[in-house]
Amino acid sequence: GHHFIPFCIIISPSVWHKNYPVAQGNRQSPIDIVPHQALHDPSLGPVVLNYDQCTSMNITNNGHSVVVQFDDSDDRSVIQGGPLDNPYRLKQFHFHWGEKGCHGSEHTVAGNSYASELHLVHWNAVKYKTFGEAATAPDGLAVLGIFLETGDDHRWLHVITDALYMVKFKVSTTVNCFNPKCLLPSSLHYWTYLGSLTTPPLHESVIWIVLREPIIVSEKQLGKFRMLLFTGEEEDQRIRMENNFRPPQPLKGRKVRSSI
Ligand SMILES: O=C1NC(=O)[C@@H](c2ccccc2)S1
Ligand SMILES: [Zn+2]
Repeated sequence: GHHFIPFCIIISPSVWHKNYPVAQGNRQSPIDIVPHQALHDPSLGPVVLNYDQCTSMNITNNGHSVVVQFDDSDDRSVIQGGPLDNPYRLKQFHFHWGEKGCHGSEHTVAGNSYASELHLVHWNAVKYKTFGEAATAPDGLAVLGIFLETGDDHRWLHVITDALYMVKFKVSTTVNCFNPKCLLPSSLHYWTYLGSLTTPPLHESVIWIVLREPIIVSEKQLGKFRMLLFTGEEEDQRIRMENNFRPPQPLKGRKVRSSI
């Protein structure tokens, strides 16, 4: 009879080290951030986000998350300052979430996780020619992490969550001028540490900047992420996209600095 080989085989984080030994490396992400053990570093200036021009292109369900991609052919959308020595170009943002309210973020704060975590992924185009090259360099990427907590509706997240039905399966659709500045909390106080990609290939190439203040989104808005599928339309199995987060990894002596 028909034996469909599922296109979508979900590999659990606990076995990633078999194909990616760096999974057990010395600067893996995410981590549990313990605020009172973080080192306040007065030399850490504010993080500056220049996202003022509209460079968003499309929204894609890539089988792991939902990603909004940006035109990174020039420096129109960059992050700089804080722990960064150069401006880093915005490449994409995406989310991680769970199957129910209290779990879903990748970083945790004093052992507590949030419902979801937004990652704005940037790369060092001053030192490297492509994102791919930067993704393998120790100072190649800068990811801004923002926690999502459930409460009232987030008035701007609607632009994303109302488009999710169009990318239920692994597909892509255009998104007009979306400025991710509207997804920032009021305070840009942050923790920063040296870490890695949180999905394979887990390269140890990320300067992490995690904002302390979460943004508030409604359970209804979060629920729309959970109706996305890991699987494509052509597959007969329908596997809901949820719990696409890696659990915290050992600190291995790293110092977390805080701007606070
Ligand atoms: O912060 C991260 N979240 C992810 O899903 C990882 C990733 C991997 C490749 C490209 C962009 C991001 S790194
Ligand atoms: Zn991520």
